[in-house]
Amino acid sequence: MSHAVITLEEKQRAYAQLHEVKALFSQRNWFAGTSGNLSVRVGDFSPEQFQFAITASGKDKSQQTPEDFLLVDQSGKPSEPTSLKPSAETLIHCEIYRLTGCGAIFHVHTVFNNVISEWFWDRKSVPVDGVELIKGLGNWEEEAHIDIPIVSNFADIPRIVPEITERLQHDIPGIMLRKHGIYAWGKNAFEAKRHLEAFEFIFEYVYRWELLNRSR
Ligand SMILES: CSC[C@@H](O)[C@@H](O)C(=O)COP(=O)(O)O
Ligand SMILES: [Zn+2]
Repeated sequence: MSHAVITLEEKQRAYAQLHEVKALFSQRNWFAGTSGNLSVRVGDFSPEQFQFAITASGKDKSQQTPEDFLLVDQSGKPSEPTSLKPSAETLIHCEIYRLTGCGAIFHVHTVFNNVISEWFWDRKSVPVDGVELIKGLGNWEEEAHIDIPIVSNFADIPRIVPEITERLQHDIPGIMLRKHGIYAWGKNAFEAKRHLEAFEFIFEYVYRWELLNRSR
């Protein structure tokens, strides 16, 4: 399948958005030890054909360089000549785009999301009740209850994908990987960032609340 043409302007816009989010998240220490990856979709979308800009694999994401991003297609292959290697987790981005048609996906490893994912692993989801920041996930119900899904983590990334296909919830813009991190998405970079920040607030809240209650 040939790739749809992405204009230089579209590509530069996507790279500029990734650059900005990457610099901001790195100030928050959200890219420890080269972890994390970010992507923004470009051009037209159908579940069978799309392209996105994604962070190159294994880079120190606290550094901003001219070689930070590349364009890939729906199968995760570079869609233009490049010496850069796409994120090792590109296939997870491909599957989330295919299932949701979203515009941006951000993935970070934090101590809070790692601890919480293990804490609730026996029920395979994190229950959250009535926390105001649930509204940051786009759910404006009074005293909303949500369950944030957690899937298995494997070193072999293609093994993770079927569980994402099975467990992704269309009303919850994120999914956790056990003792690994969170993937959050949105219709654009602004919304994906808001969702990720809301999730991380919720994880810290759940962590502190559980600790408080256990020590009583
Ligand atoms: C160095 S730990 C993190 C990696 O194993 C991976 O989980 C990750 O998030 C970053 O991989 P990358 O290939 O740079 O996108
Ligand atoms: Zn990761």
